[in-house]
Amino acid sequence: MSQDDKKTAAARAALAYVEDGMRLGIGTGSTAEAFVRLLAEKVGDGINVTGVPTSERTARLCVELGVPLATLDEMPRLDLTVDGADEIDPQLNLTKGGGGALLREKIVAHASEMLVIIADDSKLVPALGAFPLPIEVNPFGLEATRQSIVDAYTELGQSGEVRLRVRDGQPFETDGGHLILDASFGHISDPKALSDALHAIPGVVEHGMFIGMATLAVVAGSDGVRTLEAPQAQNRAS
Ligand SMILES: O=C[C@H](O)[C@H](O)[C@H](O)COP(=O)(O)O
Repeated sequence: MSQDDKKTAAARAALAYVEDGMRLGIGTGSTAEAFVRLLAEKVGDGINVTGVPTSERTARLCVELGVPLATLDEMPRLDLTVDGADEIDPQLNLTKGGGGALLREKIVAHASEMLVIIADDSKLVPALGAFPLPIEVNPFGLEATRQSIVDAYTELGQSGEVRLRVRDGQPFETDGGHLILDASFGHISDPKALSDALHAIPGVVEHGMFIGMATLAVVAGSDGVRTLEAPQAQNRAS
């Protein structure tokens, strides 16, 4: 089974959580796009849902495929968000932001009663950190913020590097007009401590660790689709 087939299998399995009348957060990335395509088929079959997209890219695909959309301001509480991830640890803590959408993804997930993550099994890891952590930052004082991030890791006993994300020779700009710093420091031993340290840096807008936010992960491998449950999911709207 190809990786794309696994993504589609996970996306298809997650459709089971979508019910008529739901207010849906809709994630970003290749796996989330597989979900949008399947969701659009259900909309075509008559299911009534309204989506809040987590990126301009996802919004464009939804519009193209006829998935009804609202803004988060119009619909500030959501029943369910379905999104992808770059890493999933055994507690269902996540690394997200490989596509640069982490801030809107986190805002939408936080407004959702349930967060269902869809992924192929290559995303399962024993601990977060092999994938560089995307950190969304304000452009002002970029170098000062970069150095503060290095200091935060150093104080936690980790060494590595922080690089500005570049696309087509230009700094990558998020939908919110921010920049992304990718932090490569290896396995994160204490995600909560790192999260607190990063949030204490004024230039950091948000980071891509989603700690205790996922309700379920629907993970596809060659042997089929598994549903993993979070020990306890927090930080969600009710
Ligand atoms: O910013 C992007 C998101 O966090 C994606 O959900 C994440 O990077 C996973 O993307 P993909 O499904 O393409 O691997």
